[in-house]
Order: sequence, then C-alpha cells, then structure tokens
Amino acid sequence: MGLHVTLRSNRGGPMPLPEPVLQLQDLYFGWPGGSDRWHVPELSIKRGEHCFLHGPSGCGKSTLLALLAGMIKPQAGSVTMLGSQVSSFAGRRRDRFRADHMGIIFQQFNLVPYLNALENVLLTCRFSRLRREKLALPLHAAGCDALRALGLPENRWRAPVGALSVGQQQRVAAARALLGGPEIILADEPTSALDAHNRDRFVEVLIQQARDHQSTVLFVSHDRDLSGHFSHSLEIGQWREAGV
Ligand SMILES: Nc1ncnc2c1ncn2[C@@H]1O[C@H](COP(=O)(O)OP(=O)(O)OP(=O)(O)O)[C@@H](O)[C@H]1O
Repeated sequence: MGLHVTLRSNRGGPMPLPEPVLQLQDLYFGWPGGSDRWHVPELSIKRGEHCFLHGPSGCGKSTLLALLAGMIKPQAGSVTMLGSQVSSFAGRRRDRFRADHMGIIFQQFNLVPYLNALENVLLTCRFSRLRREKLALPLHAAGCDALRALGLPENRWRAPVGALSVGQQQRVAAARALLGGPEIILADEPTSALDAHNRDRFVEVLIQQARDHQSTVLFVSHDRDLSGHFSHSLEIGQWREAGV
C-alpha cells in the first residue's frame, strides 16, 4: 500500500487555509509494460503554497508531474485542479486547461529550437487568450519584462535558443512558464545544470515571480538543499510500489 501523504510546513506554525488548488485522490499509475506502480492515497495543495517535492533519481518525480500536467492519465483515482476533475477530461480539454492554467518548466526545457528566446517566451500566451488577458502590458512588452525579471541579458533575447547556455535556457523556460500568471507552476529539476550560487538565485527569482502572480508552485528535485526556499516540502520516494 502507498502512504498517506501530508505536507510538512517548512516555516512552522499552522498551515494557511485557502481552498485547494490541486487534489489527488487514491491515484494509481503504472507505465505500460513496466513493473513499477505508484499510489498516492491523498494529496492536497492550497492556493499560493510553494511546495518542494523531494525524491531520489528514478523515484517517479517526472511521472507525478506528467500526471498533474495531464500529459498522462491515471489508471484509477482522480486529479482535481481549481475545482475541475481534470483527469476525466478528454485530450483537447486537458490541453486547453494546461495552456490556460499551468506554467510548466520541463527537465529538458522543451524550448522550440527554431524560435528565438523571446518568441519561446511568448508562445504559451499566444495559445491562451485567458493568459493574454491577465497581462498588465501588451504581449511583446510583457515577454521582455519576464526575460528581464529572470535575468536574461537583453542581447540574448533574439538569439536562437540553441545558442544559449543551459542556464540561459532555464531562464527562458521559466519566463515562458510564468508569463500570464498561471495559477499553477510545475517545475521539474530546472536547476540541475546550475552551480549552487546560480541555482539559489534562480529559485529565489522563480518564487518571487510566483508570489507576485499568486501562483501555486510544485518544484521537484533530488537536491534537498533547495527545500529551504519553499514554504512546504514533501518526500515522494515512498510513493512507488515496486513489483505490483
Ligand atoms: N515514458 C515512459 N515509459 C515507460 N517508463 C517510463 C517512462 N518515463 C519514465 N519511466 C520509468 O518510470 C520510472 C520513474 O521515472 P521518472 O522519470 O518519473 O523518475 P524521476 O524521479 O523523475 O527521475 P530523475 O530524477 O532521474 O529524472 C523509471 O523507472 C523510468 O524508467
């Protein structure tokens, strides 16, 4: 059996009580042909929380984020976000929900190679009227603002993403995820290629930006040193049920 999962507050004291943004209920998932199976009995994350999900390599962190992002469907159980049971949505509806309400920073960034840095940042808002309408500035200016906030030098904004350093690509991926203030930010090991100083700076900027947009953050990493940046932390290594 999986474990009952509860969030631990890193700050001490009572947890804030706004409504849940994200809820998992009795979720089961196994990759086709694989022998591992994951079970999350219950998980609830409230609006505005910044959560650090820690687990060793291969424990299923990316799998969990893919379930939350609606890129894969659970075999049983439910994923509820912003009051909608997204795990029951058909493909197009899930894609629309993701575009409108989620900013995702993938482990491999998933930047579009034939677009420059700024064009990559603008991409999600081009697909979501809801996110465009939340912008305080015209789209192009808002994209520039996001890159500036993430610290990408202006002379790199129009560079093809393949010509950027890994750290610069991470900033572009983060700016793209944050633009248009999505309610939920999912980040999959976005600092794995950075040294400790740049890693900490990157996470601080990400959290500050999320705070400005009142976004809820789930950040997964095997690097426990990062947990101090977050209001809550969660161990996910025990979610795997081997050999079920
Ligand atoms: N598309 C897939 N098809 C089949 N099995 C997969 C797939 N993606 C991941 N897995 C398997 O699921 C398990 C967990 O992988 P996952 O990438 O979720 O772990 P992780 O904790 O994110 O690892 P890391 O920290 O190394 O990125 C691994 O055993 C992996 O082989």
